Amino acid sequence: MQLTANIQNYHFNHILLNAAGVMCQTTTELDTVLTSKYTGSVVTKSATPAVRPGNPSPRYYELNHGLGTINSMGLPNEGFDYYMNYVSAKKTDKPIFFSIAGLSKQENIDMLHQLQDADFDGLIELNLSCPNVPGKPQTGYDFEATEQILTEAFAFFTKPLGVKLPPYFDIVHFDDIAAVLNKFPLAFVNTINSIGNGLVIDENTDTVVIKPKAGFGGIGGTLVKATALANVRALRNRLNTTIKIIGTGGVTTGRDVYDHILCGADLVEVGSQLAIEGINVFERLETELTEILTAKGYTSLDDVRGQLKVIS
Ligand SMILES: C=Cc1c(C(=O)O)[nH]c(=O)[nH]c1=O
Repeated sequence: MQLTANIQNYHFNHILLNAAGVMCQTTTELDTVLTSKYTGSVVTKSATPAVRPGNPSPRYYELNHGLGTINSMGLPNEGFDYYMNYVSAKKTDKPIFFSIAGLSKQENIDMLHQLQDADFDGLIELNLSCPNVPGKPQTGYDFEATEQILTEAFAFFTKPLGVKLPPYFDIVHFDDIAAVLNKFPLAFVNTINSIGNGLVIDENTDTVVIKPKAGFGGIGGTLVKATALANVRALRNRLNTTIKIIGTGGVTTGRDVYDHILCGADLVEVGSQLAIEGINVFERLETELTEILTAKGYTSLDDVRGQLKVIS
């Protein structure tokens, strides 16, 4: 069974990896994902220039019945240099994604300059969609700001660059963000990030379940699958074919991975379910995906990618 993918000249022998933010903050976590037999890559926790402790706890909660998660981590990370040291020293045949999420356009530009000049041969993910930094909007919802930062970035940046987007919920917004992204030689688009600013209540105490922002946090897991598939499909149908798609959101079974591929995803990321189930989730998902492909008579993901049918 051919379960591979390519982004520019980077080859992935498996299509699964973690979603930024899950099992990727420390070198131990990064190695756990990277060395799994069932992952094609690893993405770092989104880095800021300085170390950040993040928001006060409780800041993460798993909903009952596997429905998903809510988080308001607040961008805790070990700082840009920590991840630069990790990716620079790492000896691996798997491509690595380096995620950045500066608190300002200038912070992002400064980190991109450092990445451009660094001896790092991997892919860079510019996170435009963190919903949990109080007072900071999700840049991905500001189309002018998105175009501005990409214009400034591509004035000097020549390494493989992609963006992590928030979910969109309006057809015109799919059109608008795609029109912006198609202006740039992006290597990939990763969609979706968590659905920002959801609210979950503890029914025993009539209280929100996380402390930051009076309980408002990003929603992930099963609850977001329909939105994730829609964003993958909508952007695949609108973006230049040179821009590959990483599908993220709502992946808890092999069927969910298959559905992301049907919608056009080249790679598929696992967030909430990885946090809930642990590293073994990747073997289970690949096993379940292979069973589905075999049952349908497919021998390669290329037979499936983008082949979602509509009702004519
Ligand atoms: C980078 C910060 C993010 C965070 C966070 O650190 O709170 N949570 C998310 O669900 N998505 C993010 O992009």
